[in-house]
Parts: sequence; C-alpha cells; structure tokens
Amino acid sequence: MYVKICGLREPEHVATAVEAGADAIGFVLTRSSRRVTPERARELAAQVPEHVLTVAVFAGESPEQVRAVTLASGVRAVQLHGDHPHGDFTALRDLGLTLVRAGAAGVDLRCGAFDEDLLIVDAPKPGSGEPWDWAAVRGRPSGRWMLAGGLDPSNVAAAIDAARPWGVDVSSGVESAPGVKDAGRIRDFVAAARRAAAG
Ligand SMILES: O=C(O)c1ccccc1N[C@@H]1O[C@H](COP(=O)(O)O)[C@@H](O)[C@H]1O
Repeated sequence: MYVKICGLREPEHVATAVEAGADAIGFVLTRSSRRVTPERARELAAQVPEHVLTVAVFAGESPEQVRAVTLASGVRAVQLHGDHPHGDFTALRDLGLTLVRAGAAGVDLRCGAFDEDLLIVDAPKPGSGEPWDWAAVRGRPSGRWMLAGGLDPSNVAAAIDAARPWGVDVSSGVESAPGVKDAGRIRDFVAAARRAAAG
C-alpha cells in the first residue's frame, strides 16, 4: 500500500512522515491554507531521503507557472488537481518528473489516460477532509491509483476495504486543526494503512 502524506509545512512533520514510512510527501503550492512558498518547499524537500517522493501540488495553474514553481521548489513530482487538460501533462513531461493527475470520481479513471504516472481519486472538494462514497469507485480505476478525500487514521482501513486502491493520500485527517499537522496522527495513519494492506 503506497502512502502519501500531503500538505506538510514544518520540518518536524516531514521528519515524522519519513520516519513513519510514508512513500510520498506533498507540498501545496496552490491557493490553500496549507500553501508554502517554493523556497520553503525546497528547504523541506532537501531533508527527504531519495526513496521518498516529494510532490508539488497545483490546481488550475498554467503549465508555465507549474514549471517555474516546480523548478524553484526542487521536488521530484508534480500533482495537478482538477480540470487540467491532457496537454498540460504533455507540456510538463520534459521536466523528467513523476506526473500525478488528481480529480474527483467523475474524471477518466484510467491511470495513464493523460500520460500521467500516478492517479489520485479524490473528493469533489480537494483538501476539505470530507469523506465521500469510496466504495462507488471500487473496481473502476485502473493502474497505480490512490484514494483520497476524508481519510484519517480511524477510517483508512475501511476506505481501503471499500475501494481497494493501490495507495492512499491524506491531508486534513492527519491534522489537529485546519492546516496544522499532528505527528501522532501522521504515525497512526501510516500504521493503519499498512496494517489494512497486510491484513
Ligand atoms: O490540501 C489542500 O489544501 C489542497 C488544495 C488544493 C488542491 C489539493 C489539495 N490537497 C489534496 O487533497 C487531498 C487530501 O484531501 P483531505 O484533506 O485528506 O480530504 C490530497 O490529494 C491532497 O493532495
């Protein structure tokens, strides 16, 4: 089970996620209470070992903006949330980074359909922490896809059972208050996801 922890802003939470065994760590570089500057993302990404993927999250920016901010932040993956056309992914391919497409259950659910490497199937409102009907997508997405939207340490096992994803992605559910990550919840989330996958 691939586990991504998103919306990190503090070095201690990045360290916690790495120590807990996260496979990927996301930094939000779009409009959000979790937004960090490219400079801050670069500092945080520098403390992440190579085996953990660092991801810059965008929603609606042009490929030119995404390219500039991504290069400034020094991450290894780009996540485009929402209605980005296929051409945006094609335009970013030459960066040589992992491309992640993220959208709600109504999008094309075939990972790779937009030339992306990973797919995230999320709630209609990204980053809202609102659970949705995860079982509704069971058996529909193909390839390397992560479930997101309203996951937390207490429900991630049920969500995995309901949707059978390749991975899971969380932001709000590992916070103690909006935008404030909680080390204990990060550890609990990774452990619960791993247990669910093993059992
Ligand atoms: O987290 C945000 O603020 C955000 C803003 C804009 C686009 C995507 C965002 N986060 C993504 O939302 C899901 C996690 O949602 P939840 O908070 O766990 O319900 C994940 O894909 C994040 O990358």
